[in-house]
Amino acid sequence: MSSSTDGTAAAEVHDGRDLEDRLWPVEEHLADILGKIRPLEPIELQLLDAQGCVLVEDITAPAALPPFDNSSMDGYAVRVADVEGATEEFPAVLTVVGDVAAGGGEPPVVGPGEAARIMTGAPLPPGAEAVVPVEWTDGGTGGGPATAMTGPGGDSGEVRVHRPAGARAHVRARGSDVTAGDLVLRAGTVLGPAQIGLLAAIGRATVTVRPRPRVVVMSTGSELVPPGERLGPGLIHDSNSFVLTACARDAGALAYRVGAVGDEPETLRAALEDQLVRADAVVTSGGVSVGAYDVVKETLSGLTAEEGSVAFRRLAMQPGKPQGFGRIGPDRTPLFALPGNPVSSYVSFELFVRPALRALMGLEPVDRRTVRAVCTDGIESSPKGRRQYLRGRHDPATGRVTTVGGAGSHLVKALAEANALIVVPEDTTGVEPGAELDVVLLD
Ligand SMILES: Nc1nc2c(c(=O)[nH]1)N[C@H]1C(S)=C(S)[C@@H](COP(=O)(O)OP(=O)(O)OC[C@H]3O[C@@H](n4cnc5c(N)ncnc54)[C@H](O)[C@@H]3O)O[C@H]1N2
Ligand code: MOO
Repeated sequence: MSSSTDGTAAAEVHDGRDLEDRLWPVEEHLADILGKIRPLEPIELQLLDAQGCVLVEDITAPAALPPFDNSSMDGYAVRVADVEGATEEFPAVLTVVGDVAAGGGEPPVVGPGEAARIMTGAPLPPGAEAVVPVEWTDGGTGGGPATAMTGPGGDSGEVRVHRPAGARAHVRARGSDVTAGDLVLRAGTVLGPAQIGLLAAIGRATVTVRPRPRVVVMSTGSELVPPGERLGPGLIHDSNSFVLTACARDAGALAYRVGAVGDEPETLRAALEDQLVRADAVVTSGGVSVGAYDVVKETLSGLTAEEGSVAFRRLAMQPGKPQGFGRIGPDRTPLFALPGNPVSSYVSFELFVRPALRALMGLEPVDRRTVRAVCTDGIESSPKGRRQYLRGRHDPATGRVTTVGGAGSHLVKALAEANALIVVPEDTTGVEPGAELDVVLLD
């Protein structure tokens, strides 16, 4: 395999003679992809299936929240005049007329000189104007201040109240959270846990959202063996299909990993045909450079107009120079043919596939966050004319970044230590320690 710093050939400079051979700027490739991606059609999903998705409808509340006046404390529902001036020494002595439990049936009516035991969340019973917490009473025991309610038998007898309570004290008013007809969530909201909770609270069981894209991930290469199996001579474990599936999930997609496909065009064709029915996007790795067995390029360069089209190009970046993108099959499903070198496929996913998946879901922004950071170490030999994405560790506290590993696109251990990509511009071939650079944050 040739290394990443190849490419000083004349064809790398776009001089107008050979458009196919020019190096595509990273932004141009991304713009081409995003220009061909349409957000997925909205569907109605059960609440928990809609987590992380973008709402496409305005949601109004059909009824008030809370739906009724209710107690915010475990205690006694009382009339204000009955507890006026009450102290521990001179308590208000009230007759307990029953219990009001959350979700309970018909509540007792609280008349003058009476109280009803009430639990947090239970409706304020008729006649009552306030709630005194059980800690402000003797809890019906005839002793000192209570720390908790007694058992079920405490729904009768007497209670001594030690403190007064103003009107509506410890009462959560009907509609104090949401009034009927309120716009509670706007179209465009991303549904996180709190939004899903609100939808459930107002009684919505389903919502209309842009769904998560179903992404089929396929690696290619006859040298690939699944992890867990023994390696023979010249074989390596398939790691790309795992990292890309994990990346797709991380981007919000439902990802299906297809085991490695060999280097035969017929096998790849058959696998793609099989998988297309369940894919909103397909991601392949490997087989896109200029080798004798570059199956993806060979198979997908020659599609008929009916089958779709995939363009293979060389980008002005390192790693990730050879790339394919197109749309295939009856639904013109987007297909990303990423280079096989492990770091190249990962970086390509981050820069091109992740934004596309977010665009399919209607999520914004589509790009990872980029910040300026001081690079503590020097960088030598960044390829001229290509934007280099080096792996780095970024410390948000100091705003500094340090390279991890080198530029080699086979260095998976360093990739696993990185939390950022350090961007060395196309026209820069070396950077002094302490220089400020763009850094793409990966977490
Ligand atoms: N003569 C040239 N050779 C190469 C060029 C070039 O311009 N001229 N470009 C190099 C660059 S840059 C890249 S990137 C790679 C891309 O190659 P392919 O996409 O065809 O990938 P493969 O040849 O299939 O594999 C490359 C490398 O990665 C390993 N690999 C592949 N798949 C997996 C996987 N699923 N898990 C782990 N590792 C994988 C594979 O064994 C190779 O070592 O081409 C350069 N060559
Ligand atoms: O440099 Mo390749 O472009 O290793 O991805």
